[in-house]
Amino acid sequence: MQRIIIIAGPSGVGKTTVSKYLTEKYNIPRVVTHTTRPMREGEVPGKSYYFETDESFKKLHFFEHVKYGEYQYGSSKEALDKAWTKNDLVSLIIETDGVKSYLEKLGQQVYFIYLTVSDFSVLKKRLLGRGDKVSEIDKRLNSYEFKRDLHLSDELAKKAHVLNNDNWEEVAKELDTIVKELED
Ligand SMILES: Nc1ncnc2c1ncn2[C@@H]1O[C@H](COP(=O)(O)OP(=O)(O)OP(=O)(O)O)[C@@H](O)[C@H]1O
Ligand SMILES: Nc1nc2c(ncn2[C@@H]2O[C@H](COP(=O)(O)O)[C@@H](O)[C@H]2O)c(=O)[nH]1
Repeated sequence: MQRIIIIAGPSGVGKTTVSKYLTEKYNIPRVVTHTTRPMREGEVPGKSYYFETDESFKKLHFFEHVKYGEYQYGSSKEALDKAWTKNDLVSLIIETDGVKSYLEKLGQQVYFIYLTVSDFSVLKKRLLGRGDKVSEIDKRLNSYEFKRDLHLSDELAKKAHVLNNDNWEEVAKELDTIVKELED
């Protein structure tokens, strides 16, 4: 069965780190999504995101799309199908409203991982350590979407596999178990 590991959680919690691990260790491709936000240092167009203008974003046909802070983000069924041509198991990083759309449309094909940390103050430190601009971090941490994604709604909590990413080595072990279960 074709399946999708959806990774959500607040900014800086480690979603991209998880997705990279799955790609590098298990050849699980990530579904590339579209955004109008500026590229960060180290990001690669077409790999990290498809970077769009407001005009080009409007012309795309999305499976789901959202506004997060001041920018637009969206994912397409075409990108999902493209990733599924590479592997029956793929990953996708989205915020929690997008998770609801995928759960409604793809049901049992979705394995939903929600990442969290015990102390939210580490998130700012991680974003600073990643090299994000301080002004961008402050905008992000004050956004409605960031605050919302610090916790799961009751509805999503029923569907989530919650991983605590205080310690990367422990998360990596949990991911190994999850992949084994999904690939069997
Ligand atoms: N367990 C961990 N301990 C310490 N640092 C970590 C851990 N996991 C990830 N990091 C680091 O934290 C930073 C943020 O991680 P990452 O980019 O994966 O977060 P994200 O959830 O994808 O954030 P965003 O939503 O803002 O893109 C990176 O520099 C990453 O290397
Ligand atoms: N619903 C969707 N959310 C998306 C998509 N692509 C990314 N995201 C989420 O947006 C925020 C901000 O991302 P960042 O790269 O600027 O830190 C984050 O929670 C992503 O998971 C998408 O296509 N749909």
